[in-house]
Amino acid sequence: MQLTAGSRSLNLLYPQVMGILNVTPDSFSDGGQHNTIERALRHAQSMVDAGASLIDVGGESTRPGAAEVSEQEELDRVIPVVEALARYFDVWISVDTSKPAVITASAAAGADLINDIRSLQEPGALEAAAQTGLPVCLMHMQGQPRTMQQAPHYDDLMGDVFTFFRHHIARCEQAGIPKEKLVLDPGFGFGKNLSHNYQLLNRLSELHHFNLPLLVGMSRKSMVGQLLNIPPEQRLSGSVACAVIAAMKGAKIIRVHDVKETVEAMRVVEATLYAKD
Ligand SMILES: Nc1nc2[nH]c(SCC(=O)O)nc2c(=O)[nH]1
Repeated sequence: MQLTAGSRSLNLLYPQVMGILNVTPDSFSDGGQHNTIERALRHAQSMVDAGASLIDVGGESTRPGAAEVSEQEELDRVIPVVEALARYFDVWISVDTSKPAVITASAAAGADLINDIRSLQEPGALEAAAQTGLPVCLMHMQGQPRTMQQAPHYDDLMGDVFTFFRHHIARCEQAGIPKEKLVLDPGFGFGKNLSHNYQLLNRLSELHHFNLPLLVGMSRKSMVGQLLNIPPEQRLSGSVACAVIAAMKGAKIIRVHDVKETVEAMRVVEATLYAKD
């Protein structure tokens, strides 16, 4: 299994680590210290040196209650960083955005993957993504970031997730984005309570039904914090545990803050999954 973007391809036989590069002033775990290009590039360099195969550039904080970001503000934050990453690094560049203008400009600036937590539902986003020809990550979310965590409820959690993916895969195919360009993500923490998140992790393998690469993002999230009752900067062990469980269940792209530790854990997963007698 592999993902291609233009001439670049990502080998998905083994789990790949995606390093989070927040370029938002209020990102909860980086404390917004990466809001300049220099600091962003230094952070990206350290994640690439630690073994990240992808860097996910995000200019809009999607924490529940986070302020909206204007199109121009998001462009100003994201595009210079994408341009610099494309120029100085040989790493897959993913852009965490829902805005058509940012999708289009990111592709022109050298992005390789569109990572939209809203699954291209903003007006014009689907067409913009199809136009770029880039691979797209579709992520399940119930509701919108502002209100999604108020009282998430499911009669049938996995049924909801399956219906969501069936709908959005078909929607992308109809818009000219072929299924082999799609990545699926169950969206941990996006309209899910603690129990929902761990049911989703426990049943992750069921999503192989779609025969598409799975991307997961649990790093430093409340599913670790609420369980262990610790702040974001102390959630490394729990985050690595979540990454290992997901990778053992076949997740192929693991989106994390702590790249070095997760890359080392993925080496253990690979050794286990591909152990020869
Ligand atoms: N694909 C994907 N993109 C994401 N962007 C964020 S932002 C919130 C945070 O990092 O806590 N989470 C995710 C995730 O889980 N999957």
